[in-house]
Amino acid sequence: MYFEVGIKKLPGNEDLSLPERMSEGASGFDLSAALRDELRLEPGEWGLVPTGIALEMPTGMEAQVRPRSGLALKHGVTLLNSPGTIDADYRGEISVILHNLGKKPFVVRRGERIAQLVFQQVLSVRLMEKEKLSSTDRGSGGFGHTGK
Ligand SMILES: O=c1ccn([C@H]2C[C@H](O)[C@@H](COP(=O)(O)OP(=O)(O)OP(=O)(O)O)O2)c(=O)[nH]1
Repeated sequence: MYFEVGIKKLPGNEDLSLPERMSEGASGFDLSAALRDELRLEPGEWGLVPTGIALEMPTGMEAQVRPRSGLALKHGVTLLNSPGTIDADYRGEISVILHNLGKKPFVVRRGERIAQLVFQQVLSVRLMEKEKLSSTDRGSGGFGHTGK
């Protein structure tokens, strides 16, 4: 079963390919950098990288921007706010905050695959304020409460 999601290449990005799944079973659609000039990220530095696309998702869906494991392993490059949340009603350009956690400068070039987009269902929730919450075995124990 497929959900339809509208996608628009933003002006000046006709040369870039649309986000693509690199295999039949891949969860993520790879996003390309739509930078005019290359962007150099020094160790520890982060920067906003545009992708040249905007989406039209149906209500009840979100997209997450997630890091690519190859960039993380080879270069220590990840997303600062991973996973970034793309709301169903957002019509602006999808951008990603690349973070260089590596020891060497990392240069991002136009067209380079820098992150991936994963679509998710979002539950409709109405928050109900209560005086007392139901009791459970765990209660308020957390953050390592059950041991190592
Ligand atoms: O990595 C990201 C994260 C967000 N966005 C876009 C889509 C999203 O729908 C919008 C707002 O994101 P978010 O809710 O995370 O940002 P905020 O800091 O809470 O800002 P806002 O007040 O605009 O919601 O920005 C991106 O393009 N990339």
